Amino acid sequence: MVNYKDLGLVNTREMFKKAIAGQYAIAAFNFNNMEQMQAIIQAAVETKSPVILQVSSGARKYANQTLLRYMAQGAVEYAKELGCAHPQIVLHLDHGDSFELCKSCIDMGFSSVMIDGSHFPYEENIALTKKVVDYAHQFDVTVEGELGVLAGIEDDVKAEHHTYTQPEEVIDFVSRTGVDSLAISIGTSHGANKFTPEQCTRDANGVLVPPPLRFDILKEIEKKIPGFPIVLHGSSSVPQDLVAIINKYGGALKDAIGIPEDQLREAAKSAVCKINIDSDGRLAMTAAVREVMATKPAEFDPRKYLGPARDWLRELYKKKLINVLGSAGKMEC
Ligand SMILES: O=C(CO)COP(=O)(O)O
Ligand SMILES: O=C[C@H](O)COP(=O)(O)O
Ligand SMILES: [Zn+2]
Ligand SMILES: [Zn+2]
Repeated sequence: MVNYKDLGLVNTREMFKKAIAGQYAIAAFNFNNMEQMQAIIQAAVETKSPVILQVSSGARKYANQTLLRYMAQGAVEYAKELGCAHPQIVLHLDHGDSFELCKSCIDMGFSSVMIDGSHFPYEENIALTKKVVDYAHQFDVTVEGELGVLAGIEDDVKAEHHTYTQPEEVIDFVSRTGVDSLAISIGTSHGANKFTPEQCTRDANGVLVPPPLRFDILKEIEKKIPGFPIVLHGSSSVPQDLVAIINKYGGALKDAIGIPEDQLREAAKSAVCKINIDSDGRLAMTAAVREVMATKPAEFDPRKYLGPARDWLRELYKKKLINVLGSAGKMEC
């Protein structure tokens, strides 16, 4: 049994309180390996942004949860080495799907967990979420719950139908479960193909414009639970320059469309205080690796392509922290 406080990590409570008051959002970036972790911490320290390191169950399978936890512990020391004496770093379980998984993460030093019961009937979602909250709060670990189902790939399952969060359910859900934050569904979705071209319109330059997020639902939710921390999953913007580089060097990404950054900027100013981004990082790393492979075919040292991948990732994350999330300068190092 390890408590996150002994690892120098923090939970999300104070972070979210400040983010809502300051009208910005905290980035939650997924990591599965050392280069991703380094890029996240470099971007966070260089912009002085508090940050959430997210581990999915897929990441646990890929990299081993013990290694990931030690990497997060190392991330705190790494941030200090990079010049931030008091880093604010959360280690968060992304899309936990069972009490056992959440407990296992809490017991090994995670400071925050998500229990995603949104795919279960409402009362089952409440019961499961409350069970996780009751356990987590004994150790001051914060819990994210979810109401509403996102479209796209989630938890290795392709959800054919999405359901927007129903504002009339949120007071009951939040009060009966005791969750610390709530993930909602207002039109975002996971992956790099969030909308089909048929769902989009075209602007004057012929660029596809996806349907806007349902800010009306967000406002209704905010009215019901004022000041309560809201989370947006599926918030990659799918930068078209990265998609073009990938496809130029042999990739085959078709109809890759994300959430426009101006909408995320608007969301960050509301009670949305955690924005999840994974796919954009995957695109940045893939673009860098493809470019190196294509332009330097004699290269066979992994550091020569994973290094640039890490650099591209850091630059992408810095831009997001500064220009989209608005969290730059909010970590008092
Ligand atoms: O929500 C996410 C992780 O939980 C990531 O969303 P993206 O696929 O849009 O990056
Ligand atoms: O929500 C999904 C995240 O992008 C994590 O993806 P993953 O389950 O493939 O690790
Ligand atoms: Zn879900
Ligand atoms: Zn998600």
